[in-house]
Amino acid sequence: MFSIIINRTRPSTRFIPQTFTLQSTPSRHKTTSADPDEPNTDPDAPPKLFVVQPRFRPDSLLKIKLDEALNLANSLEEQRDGYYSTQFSDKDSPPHVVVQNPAYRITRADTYFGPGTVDNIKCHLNALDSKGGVDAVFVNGILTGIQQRNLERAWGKAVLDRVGLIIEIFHAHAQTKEAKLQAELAALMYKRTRLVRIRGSGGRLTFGAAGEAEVVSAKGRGSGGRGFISGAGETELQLQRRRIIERKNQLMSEIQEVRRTRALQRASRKRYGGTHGQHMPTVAIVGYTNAGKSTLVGALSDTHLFCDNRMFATVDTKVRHVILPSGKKVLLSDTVGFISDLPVQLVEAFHATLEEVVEADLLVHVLDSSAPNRDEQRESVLQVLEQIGVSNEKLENMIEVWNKIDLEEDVMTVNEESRCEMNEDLDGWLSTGDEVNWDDASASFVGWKAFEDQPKDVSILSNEVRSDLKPRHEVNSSPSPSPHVKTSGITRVGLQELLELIDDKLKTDKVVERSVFDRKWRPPQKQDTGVVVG
Ligand SMILES: Nc1nc2c(ncn2[C@@H]2O[C@H](COP(=O)(O)OP(=O)(O)OP(=O)(O)O)[C@@H](O)[C@H]2O)c(=O)[nH]1
Ligand SMILES: [Mg+2]
Repeated sequence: MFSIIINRTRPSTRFIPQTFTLQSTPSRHKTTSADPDEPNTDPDAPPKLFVVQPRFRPDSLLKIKLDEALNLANSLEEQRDGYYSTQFSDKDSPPHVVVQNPAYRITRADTYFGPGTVDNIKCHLNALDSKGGVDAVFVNGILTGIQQRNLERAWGKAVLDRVGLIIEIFHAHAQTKEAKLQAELAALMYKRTRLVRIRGSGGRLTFGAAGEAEVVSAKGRGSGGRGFISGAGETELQLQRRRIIERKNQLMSEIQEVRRTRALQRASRKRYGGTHGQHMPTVAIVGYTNAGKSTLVGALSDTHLFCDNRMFATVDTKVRHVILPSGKKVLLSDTVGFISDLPVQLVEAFHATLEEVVEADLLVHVLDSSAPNRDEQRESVLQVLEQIGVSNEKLENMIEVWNKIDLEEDVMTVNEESRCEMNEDLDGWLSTGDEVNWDDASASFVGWKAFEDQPKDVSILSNEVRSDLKPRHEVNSSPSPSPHVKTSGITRVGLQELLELIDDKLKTDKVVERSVFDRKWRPPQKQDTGVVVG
């Protein structure tokens, strides 16, 4: 999708950013080596990213954000013949730098970061160039098209923001036709927001450093379907837009077909899989990426599902049969994981996949109990569930599972830790209604660069940063809900309990809404007004 491996011998399957064409990196490296300084000439090697992490406070939160960013950067890798070339655990941490967070100041419209930070990052990139260089810079924030283009120019590298990288990972990990179509659609919608006019050679307004007007497609240059010849008088911007719309329409109709087939399969699974004339209930396993959903579904159903420490290891839905303690047969559906700031383009494009969740009779929310930001992860998942249209009734009925219980050793959540740090550092100068005294604040946070020139007006801070600054009683106000059951997909602790709980939930009479496709599938019958599960 992006031109981060454009100079390689095999044609790239990635999007070409319209604003930047990557210069050849001298002496590429062979990537099977885990050494980041080793030369890499393999055209299929995963791209090497330099991670730029804006600073967060407290330090515990920064560590979480940085870990996630490094994990995301290492997760971008395409499978070859069904395998990744590198074991995730063998991968080194990508090169990275923590910089001032523009959200704590007024974000610059042109370059996102201030000029000092931009130069600082350029110095890091120059230093890395002497060791073989990197393919692209990953900024763990959300950039506008203009900011992305200006940063690419300043650093001489392709730039990916959080949304762009997550979309790239989905695209790289997609295995089925459905997932590939949806990932391409998401990338296309993202690309549409990045169309930026720049002055090319000869001073004319154009796209791309070389002035090329490319068709945007995950299948590579010039594969964007019909409409290659631009209409008379059509500007390059219009041409780009037209090609995107054409490809989008084509993808949408293919996805619509997939969606229809999926709905029919779902209906038939339910109708014919059950016992005593009842339909077979579906239980969707949802949760933050890497929470252990696939491992848990595999363990519950005694089948193998691909599990990996890479983020978004699963981007397709897999369904498995399970027999509950009561003897009832149910379908467990393992699906794509969520993340904070999940790109809206992905949520829209993956509508067909996410419909499995909306249509499920029961939801099981799997949380990584060892994650220090467990509460934040819970919130992110609930937000996405609401966004995709899961009913309140289903949310209330949802089972919350704390997984990876084998790893839980007095984990202090970030909320607890930040409370402690904030209580220590903010005591005395931050209370309800008080104005923040930034001079005192910076004095309290010795060595905290991001605090050196904070704005005096808290209202200009982003929501995320403002919530960081909540007075103590507000930070304490939302105690962590307790789980319904604690499990480990590895040691199999809690699995029986979880199955019993699912059994119980499905026994209670619930009217389950049927999909449009269900209604179309057969002539209307009396029971179509509502189906009793259990
Ligand atoms: N220690 C421990 N590790 C686990 C457990 N469950 C999963 N893991 C590990 O956590 C990593 C992620 O597991 P997955 O099952 O792929 O997680 P997922 O939620 O399906 O992730 P995505 O598909 O990327 O959303 C893998 O390396 C698993 O081996 C558990 O209960 N305990
Ligand atoms: Mg998975």
